[in-house]
Amino acid sequence: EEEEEATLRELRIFLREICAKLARNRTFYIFTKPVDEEEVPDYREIIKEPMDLESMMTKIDKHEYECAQDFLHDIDLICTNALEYNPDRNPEDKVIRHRACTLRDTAYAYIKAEMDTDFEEKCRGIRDNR
Ligand SMILES: CC(=O)c1csc(NC(=O)C2C[NH2+]C2)n1
Repeated sequence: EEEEEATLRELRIFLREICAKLARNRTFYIFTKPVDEEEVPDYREIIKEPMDLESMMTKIDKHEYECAQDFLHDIDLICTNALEYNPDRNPEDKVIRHRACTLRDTAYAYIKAEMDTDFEEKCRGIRDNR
């Protein structure tokens, strides 16, 4: 109903700010846009469900997140994709894995610090009853 729509509007505003803040951090630059197939031709042979921060911003605007947990699920996907595509001991892979883990931990920390648990519970109720 209308109160639920007001709650989801507030969630979208909150998630946009979190997403923008992550995308502004140069450490996470590699995760801000979809991997270019021309530059990395084998990427989509290995990673079946690509995800990135720009795509997440679009999902927010298309009302595809109904609670912070759903948003964090896509953050986790960005992270696990990077760990899977960059498994080797060489320094380049290690740096990308470290950045992926830092993205995940930073996103969880921002949401824990800035999101009211009652608000998230209300959002979960809306999601679970739809
Ligand atoms: C987004 C992402 O995880 C990504 C983009 S390029 C890349 N890895 C490399 O280009 C090489 C380092 N070993 C392969 N990882």
